[in-house]
Amino acid sequence: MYVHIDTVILRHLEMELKSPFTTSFGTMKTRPVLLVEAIDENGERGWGEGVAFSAPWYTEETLETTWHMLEHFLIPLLFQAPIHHPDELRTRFSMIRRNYMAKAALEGAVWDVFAKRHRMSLSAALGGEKREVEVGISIGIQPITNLLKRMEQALAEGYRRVKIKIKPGWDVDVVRVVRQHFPDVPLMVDANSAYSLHDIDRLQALDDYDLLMIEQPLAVDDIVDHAKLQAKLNTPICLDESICSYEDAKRAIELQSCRIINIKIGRVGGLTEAKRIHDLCQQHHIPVWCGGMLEGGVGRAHSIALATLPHFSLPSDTAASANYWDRDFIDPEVTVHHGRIFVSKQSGIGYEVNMKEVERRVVRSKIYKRAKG
Ligand SMILES: O=C(O)CCC(=O)c1ccccc1C(=O)O
Ligand SMILES: [Mg+2]
Repeated sequence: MYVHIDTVILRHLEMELKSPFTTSFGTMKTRPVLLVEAIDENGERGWGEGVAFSAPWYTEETLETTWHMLEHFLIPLLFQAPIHHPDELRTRFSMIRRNYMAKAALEGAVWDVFAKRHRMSLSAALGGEKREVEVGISIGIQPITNLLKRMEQALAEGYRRVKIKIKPGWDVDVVRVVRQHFPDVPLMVDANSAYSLHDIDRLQALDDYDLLMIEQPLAVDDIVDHAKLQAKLNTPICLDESICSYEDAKRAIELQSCRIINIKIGRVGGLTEAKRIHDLCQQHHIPVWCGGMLEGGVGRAHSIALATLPHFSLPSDTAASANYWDRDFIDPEVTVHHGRIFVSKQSGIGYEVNMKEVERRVVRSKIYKRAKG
């Protein structure tokens, strides 16, 4: 069975976050979403989500660059020929350098079409086995009393572990207070590249607080420095921004730059590459977990499906829709029970896109059609 995509519709949505999210880089109040709808010649519809932000702080991509790459390069490449399996897109898109979030957005929509055509859930199409996935919560930088209240609330809602964001000057003291209040909570920190090797004393001081891991302490291209740092830390380093491909993961494992890898579909260019990194980490006994990008419902659904692969062994950063939005644009919304999300058995991503909720947030849209002849 072949999938030939005829039509792609891009929509830029502006989503208001329930509460601002602050990282070492800055504060976000709204989140742009690039929603990708792909329709094949049988009228089957699939959905993908671009996860780039409006500014290039996390990686070099932005919503505007992903739209540009999709319009001028990736959609034309997709229209060129039908596919037998979505894994083929990795090779087809490889002539375009990097631009991983743009590739992942379109590839994700094709995976959804493919799974629906085969009457399979996306999880099953990927080779996933789990029927539920464990989730944690990521809490942004905020005044300490708010942070403690937010943690209390998240733990009462059942989240399995808490991640707090750190930056120089907002690290050891905060972790100490958090540990005093929550001595036994599975806890980790994420620096989003805010440190350098000069800060090694501060980072070593975190070893006293029984953290599950320190996520991305150093710069995105500091794979060698991360290895030097890991050799001097007891706490495992988890890489996020540094890992954009299978090759990056291979190098990080070889150099012992980390002991854990956070996999995000958008950051690595799609589900196929995410699976390859998962398999590599499994072979090397490197634990993996599914990261989050404050996604809307479609991106969240893809992450949930990915996290059903067998080697995802730590809680994902895919909290409930209600953690982010007053109303997500999928039905049903994603809910968390006792720290778990039950995986939909319906075909494709397993959630319906609610067009009314989409339309009220659309700021721009464009239809692309394959030329036939
Ligand atoms: O709840 C989520 O989606 C994860 C939040 C998070 O930590 C994050 C959000 C936006 C960009 C980067 C990161 C990160 O994991 O570094
Ligand atoms: Mg991170």
